[in-house]
Amino acid sequence: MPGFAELGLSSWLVEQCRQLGLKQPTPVQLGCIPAILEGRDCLGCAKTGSGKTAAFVLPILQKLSEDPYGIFCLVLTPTRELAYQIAEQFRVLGKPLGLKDCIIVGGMDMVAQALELSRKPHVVIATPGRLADHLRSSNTFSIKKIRFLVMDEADRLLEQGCTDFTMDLEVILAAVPAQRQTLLFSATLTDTLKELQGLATNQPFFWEAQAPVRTVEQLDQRYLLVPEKVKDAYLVHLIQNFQDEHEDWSIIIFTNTCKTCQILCMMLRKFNFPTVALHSMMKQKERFAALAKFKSSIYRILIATDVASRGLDIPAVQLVINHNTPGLPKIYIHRVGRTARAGRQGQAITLVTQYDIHLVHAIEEQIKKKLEEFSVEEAEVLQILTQVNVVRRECEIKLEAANFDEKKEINKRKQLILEGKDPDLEAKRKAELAKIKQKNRRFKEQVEHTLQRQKANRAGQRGRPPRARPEAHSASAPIQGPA
Ligand SMILES: Nc1ncnc2c1ncn2[C@@H]1O[C@H](COP(=O)(O)OP(=O)(O)OP(=O)(O)O)[C@@H](O)[C@H]1O
Repeated sequence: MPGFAELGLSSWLVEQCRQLGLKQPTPVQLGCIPAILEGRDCLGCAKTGSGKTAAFVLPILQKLSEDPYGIFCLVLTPTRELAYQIAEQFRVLGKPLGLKDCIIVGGMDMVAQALELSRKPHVVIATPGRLADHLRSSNTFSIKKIRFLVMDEADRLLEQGCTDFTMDLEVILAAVPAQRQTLLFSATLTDTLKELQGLATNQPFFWEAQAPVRTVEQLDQRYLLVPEKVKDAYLVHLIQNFQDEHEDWSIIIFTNTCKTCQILCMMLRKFNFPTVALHSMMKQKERFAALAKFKSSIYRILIATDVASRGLDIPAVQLVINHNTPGLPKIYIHRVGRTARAGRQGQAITLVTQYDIHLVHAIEEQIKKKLEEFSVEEAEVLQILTQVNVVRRECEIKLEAANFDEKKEINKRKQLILEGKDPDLEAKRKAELAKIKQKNRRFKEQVEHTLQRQKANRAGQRGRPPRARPEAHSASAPIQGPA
């Protein structure tokens, strides 16, 4: 099997890999590094924890060492924590170069960031919102001459989820040169391939790991069917058992909202589980501190929203619990990918209520694997049920007293003002966008319905004896396009 040197990397980089314990390239590195070194655009799709970051960091560092200048490379990523993690890989692998990097993410001081940008760092690692803000408001730096544009978790950057990056990406893409190398990576690229191909047009090289299952083999994937009302008792039971059975243990629990995340964190602490929360309602400094404490095993449980579902590389995590069944298989793939990374073993348990069974089927269909049932002693869960419910209610009351919902609304408005946007106008814009989306959806349904009717009509006509005089027009209703 070829080593890093055979991929065309310089000896100093091979030595850096060796020092970091990277002995052999992983398949995604084997596939992508030579193509990137050749100067081609690259779309890399490989399972979670398979070393995609080094697959782009290594060839970029090599090219940078041949022609060093700033700003040489721009990396875009959907979350702030991920930006710091990628920067660290650049720093560690690029140490002999004296690499200067700069992290541009929301929630941090904008003036200090502007100053750093003006000092021409070699690599800028950014979340789209904050970088676009800098581009809109400052002319003290330029990304017009970058050689590399990387979009990590590229499908997430392009999708219009709860954080919509579209407008910010437009600003950024207008500011980068057309002549550049574009590198797009994710464990779930394939769904957005068409949109992504438009970004990578320079002899694009598409690399996808061929595997019958889309999650890693070392991951034991289970589901636990629980009635909605007793979910938390099951959660406490699962954690207690895991703690009893393992000496060194580390768990990530995913929840669907910031509020549930906060309440569950308070609740688990009442049961003396060393828990920290990570969600977007926390101040950025608190987010970093929480992650640092979890990474250093001061806290054994990280309870998080999907802000932590992509990219985070914390090797010690042995168990992922989905407190809610993810609505999209893609989210499931990224969440459970926080364990069983780089060849290690791991387990994922998804709590499934009676309302979520169809979601599990969708997940199984996507990952091409059946989840197995996780069995628990129900009698043991029943013993703690009342206590758990009482504690949860206490935590809810405490959180309500702290005006969590109001704070959330105020935070949102503050954030918009900081971004130079008018909160009321933004609300209006969002409502209009939702209307357009709904109209488009209705239009699509109408088209599909009409096509189906036409198909049925044609099939019916084929079965009937020929008419004396064929109809001159279709019987279907005319389609009206969306406004
Ligand atoms: N060649 C290698 N040999 C051994 N370990 C490696 C190698 N390359 C990367 N790793 C390690 O594998 C782990 C996962 O890598 P990385 O975070 O890049 O995964 P990823 O594919 O980007 O995952 P995700 O899709 O979750 O973002 C890291 O701890 C990294 O140091």
